Amino acid sequence: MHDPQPFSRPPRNSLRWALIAAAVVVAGGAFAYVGGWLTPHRLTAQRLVDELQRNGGGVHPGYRRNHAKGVCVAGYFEGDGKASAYSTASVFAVGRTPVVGRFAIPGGNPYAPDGSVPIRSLALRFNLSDGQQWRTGMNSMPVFPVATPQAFYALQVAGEKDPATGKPEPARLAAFFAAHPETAAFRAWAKTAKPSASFVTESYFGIDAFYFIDATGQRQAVRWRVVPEATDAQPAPASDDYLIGDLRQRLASGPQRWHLLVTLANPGDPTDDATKAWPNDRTTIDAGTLVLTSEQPQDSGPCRDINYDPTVLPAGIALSDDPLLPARSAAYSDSYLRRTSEEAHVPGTTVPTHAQPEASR
Ligand code: HEM
Repeated sequence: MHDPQPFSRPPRNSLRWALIAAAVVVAGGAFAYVGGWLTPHRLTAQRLVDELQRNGGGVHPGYRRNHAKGVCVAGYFEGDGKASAYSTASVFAVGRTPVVGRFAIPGGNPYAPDGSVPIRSLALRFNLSDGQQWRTGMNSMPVFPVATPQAFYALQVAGEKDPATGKPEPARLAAFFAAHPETAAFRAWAKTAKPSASFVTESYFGIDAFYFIDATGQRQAVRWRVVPEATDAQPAPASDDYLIGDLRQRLASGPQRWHLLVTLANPGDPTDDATKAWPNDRTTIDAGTLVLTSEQPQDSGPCRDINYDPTVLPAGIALSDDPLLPARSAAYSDSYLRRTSEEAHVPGTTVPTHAQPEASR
């Protein structure tokens, strides 16, 4: 008699294949979503960096896609112990922490005149004695123009240069500002800001909020800045390249110093909006002194291969809910991958790996 068994039993092989196929479809869908193929208009790190690249005049191989023109610096941070009550990070204890930093001007063009923008930047990587790191990128203005990555992207689009004039279209920028009243504090700052003659006479602001975490686990919202000891700000010269020469000259006469000031938020002060400064009466701690002792070209110096991702933090410092921070992390990573894959193009930088002596690899 005919055996009905094979037809009444669940078709095991078909089930297995269906499960495998489903897993492949789900994984493929996840890749497609993360890669932005299902949502071509979603803002991604790639789109942000493409736009910065476009505004910088296209690809300049080996250079950062923003803050492209810069110089490496090195030195140390001398903690004075005053911030240790708020953060367990060893960098705040009394003692020295080595630092590798980078001064720069914003924009994606590594050949831009130093006077093309009134903003200067300082990025720092602190190498803590316990092996942890603290990385921060700071700008010389106290507030950011916009609060979200989407608005930052829209600002870049509004600032695209008109090929006829080589400048952004004023009407387009005006329309952006009219639609983004949160830019008011930045615009008020920009109205009087002039390009400085020196990196050394500038204050640099972390702008985004973070949390300090103390030994009991308590969180305190903070913002930090570094304020220079140098007070001899001069009007900027007419030439295109003066910042690095000025830095070299000043360092030749001795180390340059800044104080790391940490402002403590009051309850209710916004931590998710980099366009809003906290009121001036907030408690501020002088956490120690940043001492920069040397500079090196960015093409070959120790800052070249550092990604100053502001989300790289030691225990004792934590991220806030500021939406710019994850967007910065993703965009810096994308820019880093682009530029480090192009380093062979940077003149004078790369010795082919096969030509290096064994010990130096
Ligand atoms: C969504 C907002 C932002 C985006 C998409 C963005 C994007 C970028 C990119 C792509 C780079 C080049 C990174 C590299 O190749 O290593 C860069 C550099 C830099 N950015 Fe931003 N940025 C944003 C917001 C900010 C803010 C709020 C600050 C200041 C607090 C800031 C300060 C800096 C500094 C100092 C550098 C230079 C770092 C260095 O010297 O390596 N950025 N930015």
